[in-house]
Amino acid sequence: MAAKIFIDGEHGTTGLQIRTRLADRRDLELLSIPEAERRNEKMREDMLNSADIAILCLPDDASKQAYEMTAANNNVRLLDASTAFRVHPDWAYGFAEMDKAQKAKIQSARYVSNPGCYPTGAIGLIRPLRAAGILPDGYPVSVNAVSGYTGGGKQMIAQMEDVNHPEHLAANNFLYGLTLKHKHVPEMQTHGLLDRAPLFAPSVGRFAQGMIVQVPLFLDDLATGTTVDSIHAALVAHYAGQDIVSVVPLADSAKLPRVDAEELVGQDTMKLFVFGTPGGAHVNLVALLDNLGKGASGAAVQNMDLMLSA
Ligand SMILES: NC(=O)C1=CN([C@@H]2O[C@H](COP(=O)(O)OP(=O)(O)OC[C@H]3O[C@@H](n4cnc5c(N)ncnc54)[C@H](OP(=O)(O)O)[C@@H]3O)[C@@H](O)[C@H]2O)C=CC1
Ligand SMILES: CC(=O)N[C@@H](CCC(=O)OP(=O)(O)O)C(=O)O
Repeated sequence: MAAKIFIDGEHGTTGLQIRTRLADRRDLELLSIPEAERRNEKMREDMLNSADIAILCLPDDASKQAYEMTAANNNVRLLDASTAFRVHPDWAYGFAEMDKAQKAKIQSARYVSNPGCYPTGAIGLIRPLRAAGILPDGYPVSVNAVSGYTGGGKQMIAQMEDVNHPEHLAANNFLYGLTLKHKHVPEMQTHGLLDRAPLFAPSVGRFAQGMIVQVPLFLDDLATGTTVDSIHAALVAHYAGQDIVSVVPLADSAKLPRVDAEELVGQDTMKLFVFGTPGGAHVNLVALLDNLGKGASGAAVQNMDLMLSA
């Protein structure tokens, strides 16, 4: 029997991209609410409780409401794209490649939290180095990133694209999160296995989709003997045996003059790079992804498939 899937928030940025990815799937029955009724609580509650898996593509408050609406119904499993439950102990974190045990946790979970776009890059770079003992306790980690403007959802898309919008954003590239209290910091710290909160500096560029996340490191302050090669080898070993997260060979990244934030647009994979000169003092770790691919909707479909494979 086809699994019943309801995307709550299906008319938003993330929801629409999930719906597109699922449109040709014959193994699924997509439950749907007309766009005009998207905030109709009764219809949402009915749909949520009719689904095998409800994918929540909503602001945090509405996700929490959907959780309450389904709490008494053990037949429905939730996959939440918001920030609401990403560090909640009852929720499996939906980044299967971050740890060998994670895939099985997602497969069996009733509640799965889809990672944030920036944390997918940051955790993807940091966690393997913490697990391998390369990144020591107390290291002051910085995460610098640029996102396509779809990362800000319908509101930011309108602000960037509509010159008549009352809060039109005319800048081609801007920093934000300047209080250094971005909502992704707890998620990066928890799943990055960091004992200190990272310093996170995000920015947005005038391109719809795409993302670069950078974690620059000082080799002298890492575990004794750490080199560009040993960091690269640790990442390669960590991501062996799967095809979603790839680590670019050092010989290839050494020849690159630049990294294009839009290179993986439309793809649900992530590429990791290790930049540095042998014998040099620094290394720059870089993750490249589509904020709406592995950073949101692509990851949600991967997680839904894992949940269905249980
Ligand atoms: N865009 C991205 O790159 C990423 C987004 N996310 C997360 O995914 C979630 C959705 O984001 P995104 O798709 O960008 O947001 P959008 O604003 O594009 O879409 C959200 C959708 O949810 C609807 N909605 C809002 N409030 C309610 C409510 N109370 N009840 C029912 N529907 C409601 C909106 O309707 P309306 O039009 O009426 O407001 C809209 O259709 C957020 O939690 C976001 O943080 C996660 C990773 C990346
Ligand atoms: C450009 C932009 O505004 N990006 C969003 C994050 C997008 C994302 O990852 O979504 P979650 O909100 O689900 O974590 C922000 O900084 O709040």
